[in-house]
Amino acid sequence: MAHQFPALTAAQKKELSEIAQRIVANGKGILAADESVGTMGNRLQRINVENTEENRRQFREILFSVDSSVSQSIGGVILFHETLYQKDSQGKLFRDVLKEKGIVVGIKLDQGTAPLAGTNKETTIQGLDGLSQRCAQYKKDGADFGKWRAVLRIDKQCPSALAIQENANALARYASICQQNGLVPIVEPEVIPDGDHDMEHCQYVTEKVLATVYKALNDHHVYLEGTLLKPNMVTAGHACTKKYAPEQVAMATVTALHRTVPAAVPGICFLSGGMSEEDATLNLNAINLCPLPKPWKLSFSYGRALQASALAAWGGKAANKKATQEAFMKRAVANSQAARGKYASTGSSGAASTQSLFTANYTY
Ligand SMILES: O=P(O)(O)OC[C@@]1(O)O[C@H](CO)[C@@H](O)[C@@H]1O
Repeated sequence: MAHQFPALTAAQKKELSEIAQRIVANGKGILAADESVGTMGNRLQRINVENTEENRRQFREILFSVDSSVSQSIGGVILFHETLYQKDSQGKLFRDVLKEKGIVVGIKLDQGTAPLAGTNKETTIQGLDGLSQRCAQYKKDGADFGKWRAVLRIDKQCPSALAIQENANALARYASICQQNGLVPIVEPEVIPDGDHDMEHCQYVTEKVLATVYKALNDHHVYLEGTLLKPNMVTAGHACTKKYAPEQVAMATVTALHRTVPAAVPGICFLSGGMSEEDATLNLNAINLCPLPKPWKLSFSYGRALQASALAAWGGKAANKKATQEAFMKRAVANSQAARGKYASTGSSGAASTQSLFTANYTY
């Protein structure tokens, strides 16, 4: 049935679906370089580098100035507000450095969590006030997609029906506003890995969360072909004593997605959520080899799992630029292979790539 009050014109829909498809074409994924100033501070502290604007700029310049063949693996980069307006040492805006490589520029739009009173320390996400104006400005300034991360926790009476509903509604409202302004919304309802729950419980919760998110997106008239989903993989809690193989994670993850995510969604780009770089790649590869129907592109939107070895190789020293870029490129290529189910681990990964990147009670 045709809608009496269409939310988007045919031209707007075409633009949105083309942007979404470009980002995940041919095994490409997303580099999530949108760490807020505080989150970047935690990353820099680990390598004993001071959290100054210049140090953040320098690390990002090294990543973004990598050889342009990176665009065969990375289709989009998510930036934090500060980075969108920063320049490389030659005075070129980072957004132009990326665009010249054929990479789509994205922007983090949520403004952090706020407590939901009367719950077991659950949260909602802020940033809806003035969002339309911010989106319009970012579109003018070169962004073509946005990101909004909602956090759901598994614990006693968590996630509550209230937290699931409230976060789904905020995600849908954000997605609708993005699309009105020509930005493809990345919808990120993250069920975080804190806790000792098993994988089966994570699957149950992930299905409930995703089903609620897609009902809300439909209620808000969001055009699914012009969206991307950024979910957690279905894994056991970090403190669970039972360990699961990548094939088990893959089966649980694709089952949950198959039950809840419409086939109209062009791509699903997983977050890495504190997995080691190597685990994030192996799990993505197994997901793409999973023998269930997979009507969407299954790719990555990793922050930590694309940058941990690069950060370690850099150590704040300009002289380490080459090693930093090699480390980043290695993960980008590996994840792009995994997004096509073609990753074969050599078993010779460096120590940094097999180290867990989990931080308890991770705030962003
Ligand atoms: O879980 P990861 O792959 O490290 O990061 C996922 C992510 O959504 O969370 C981070 C904090 O907001 C963002 O930088 C990033 O986009």
